[in-house]
Amino acid sequence: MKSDPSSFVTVRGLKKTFGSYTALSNISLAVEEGHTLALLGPSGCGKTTMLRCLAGLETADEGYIEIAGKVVFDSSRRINLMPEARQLGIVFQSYAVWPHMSVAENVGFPLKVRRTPKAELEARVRRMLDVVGLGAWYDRPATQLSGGQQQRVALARALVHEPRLVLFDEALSNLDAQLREQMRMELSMLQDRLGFTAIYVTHDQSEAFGLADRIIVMNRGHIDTEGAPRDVFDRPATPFVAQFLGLNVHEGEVIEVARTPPFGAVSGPTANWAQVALPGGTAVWGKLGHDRQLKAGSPALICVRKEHVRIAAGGVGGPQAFPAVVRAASFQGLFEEYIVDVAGVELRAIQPSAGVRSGDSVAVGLAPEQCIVLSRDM
Ligand SMILES: Nc1ncnc2c1ncn2[C@@H]1O[C@H](COP(=O)(O)OP(=O)(O)OP(=O)(O)O)[C@@H](O)[C@H]1O
Repeated sequence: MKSDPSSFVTVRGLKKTFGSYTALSNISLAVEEGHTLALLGPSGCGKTTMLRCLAGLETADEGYIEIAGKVVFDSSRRINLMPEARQLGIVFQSYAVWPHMSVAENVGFPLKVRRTPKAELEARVRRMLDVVGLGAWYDRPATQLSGGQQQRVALARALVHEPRLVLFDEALSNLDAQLREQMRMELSMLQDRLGFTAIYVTHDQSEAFGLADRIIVMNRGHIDTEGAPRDVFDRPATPFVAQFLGLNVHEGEVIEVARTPPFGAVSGPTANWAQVALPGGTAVWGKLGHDRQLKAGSPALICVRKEHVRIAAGGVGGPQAFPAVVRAASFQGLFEEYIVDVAGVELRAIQPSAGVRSGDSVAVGLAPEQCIVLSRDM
């Protein structure tokens, strides 16, 4: 089986079962050298299993994995390299920092098992501790470190043998929000500096969007969606992704499909539009997603981001406005979150304060170009 010469990691047809449960079914992916792929998805979708198969900590039932031009797993040829032979670094959520060792011993461990001469080992550990900002902690017991510092030790340990591929398993999830943000920035800078390729497993969409060049969204052991972060974010391609990313998703029936919409919104050369009737009779125009097969009578979903649902007490303007009642309003700091009822359909909205309260009558504006129409049956 030949792989694409431009890809640094190639996975083909990976399958993994646990008894009768299929944790991974026919996964294929490729990552270019120096790039970051995020595997994003809800708990139990198979992200960690995928990472463990890449690392050699789990053996897939079927498939092919190539890393840096070397076949590390091929079920058809019974190739299955041990984790140590795969030349990668792993950073786990739990840090896995050994409490009985000093910071330097923790970081130097991968070099020790590779029998690196002492002087070289020490020099590399010092260099790596400087890189992660822990140079002053060399001799200190690892237990004296805070959670964020321990995660840095884990990172230094994963990078010290200069792996060309680093796997991150929910690596920042245990850190508090501020530290997570900071580490995310530092990771990006570190990657630019050291040039490793990364695969990053997370259930946190902002982490995935913030770190990755490419995103794979997984659902029940399958790849649901793959794309550039901005495309996945701006135009969720499937109902699953739309729901996972927290959009409002409502089911209805297509009334009509049009090449140019009656309200004259800006449309690209290939934009197709559909008007969808929601339960309660509200009819919403939106842009067709990838499925261009929809026609009048097709079951369809209208998907709209919370920040694209505009609400105002007086009127919202725009071509598509509906009367609604505020069901809940909650102050969130930078913005307020609202639940509004549009003829029996509940929509969530976030925006700077609209100055309205629960029970108020409002107008809801849904710009047609910000509403995505997907086939229900994707
Ligand atoms: N060793 C195992 N034995 C049996 N089932 C397993 C084993 N490891 C994982 N599974 C099952 O495989 C599925 C995928 O698990 P996995 O840990 O890969 O999911 P995940 O997407 O990483 O979720 P999380 O974010 O919660 O870790 C789950 O249903 C899990 O229960």
